[in-house]
Amino acid sequence: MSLLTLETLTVRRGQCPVVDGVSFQIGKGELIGLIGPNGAGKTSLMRAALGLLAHEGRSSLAQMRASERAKLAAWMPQQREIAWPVTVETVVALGRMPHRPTGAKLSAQDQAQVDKALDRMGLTGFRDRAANALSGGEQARVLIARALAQDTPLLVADEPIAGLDPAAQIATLRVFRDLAAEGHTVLVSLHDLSLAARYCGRLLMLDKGRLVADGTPAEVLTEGNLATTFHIRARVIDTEHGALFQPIDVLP
Ligand SMILES: Nc1ncnc2c1ncn2[C@@H]1O[C@H](COP(=O)(O)OP(=O)(O)OP(=O)(O)O)[C@@H](O)[C@H]1O
Repeated sequence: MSLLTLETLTVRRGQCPVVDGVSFQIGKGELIGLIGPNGAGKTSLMRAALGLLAHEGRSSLAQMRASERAKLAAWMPQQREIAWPVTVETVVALGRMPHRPTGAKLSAQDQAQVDKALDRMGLTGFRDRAANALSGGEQARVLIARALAQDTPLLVADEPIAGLDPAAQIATLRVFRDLAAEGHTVLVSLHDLSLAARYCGRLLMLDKGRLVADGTPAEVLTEGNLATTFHIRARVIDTEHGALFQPIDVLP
């Protein structure tokens, strides 16, 4: 069953296509990394796929009513500053809004999902802290927890591990991998190609708005693709801990 189908999705900024005729399908239980250099169109692609940005072509999610879409897909945008002086638990509980009538109190099931999300992101001890008084990395984890609490079949996250320390980056990707093993699907944009190679079962590589590779990390992170798209010389080394990605040089 497809959770998201894109057919020749195109986003224009002025006359220029920043997402250019992208088609793919996403099924259940996948952890998919969306990779590409700065400006490749990753954010634009995700926002258009969710119906948050005007586009041509078709996205199965963009066609849905917002209230229905919120039960199917959670979105974690790149901007992650929490401005409101409310508790961490209150922010995470916002993830339950699509599941309950306006103004209704949290049900026991809602509370269980909030608790599980806090636990998964290592935030149980932060539950009563003011969210706006946390560090940038802590706020990012709170917003990931809010998306987890939404408990949707699909989670779309734009650079969720940017600004996290190495332990929190790995812990977050493990949470995403566990979600995929439980049958959820996670589409996540990443700049860390090493972590992308280790944790994602599938990578989508964007270059100047076009989908230039779609496959396993070994199929996508080839010398040729890395040179053409990222303009780097790099090696992917197989180790007992999984694939390690080592950039070596910038190509002229
Ligand atoms: N509001 C905007 N107006 C005009 N052009 C825009 C706008 N937002 C993005 N763009 C352009 O669209 C292109 C794709 O941007 P996008 O943010 O989707 O890339 P990205 O792959 O997510 O980049 P990064 O890795 O730097 O976050 C870029 O060339 C960018 O300059």
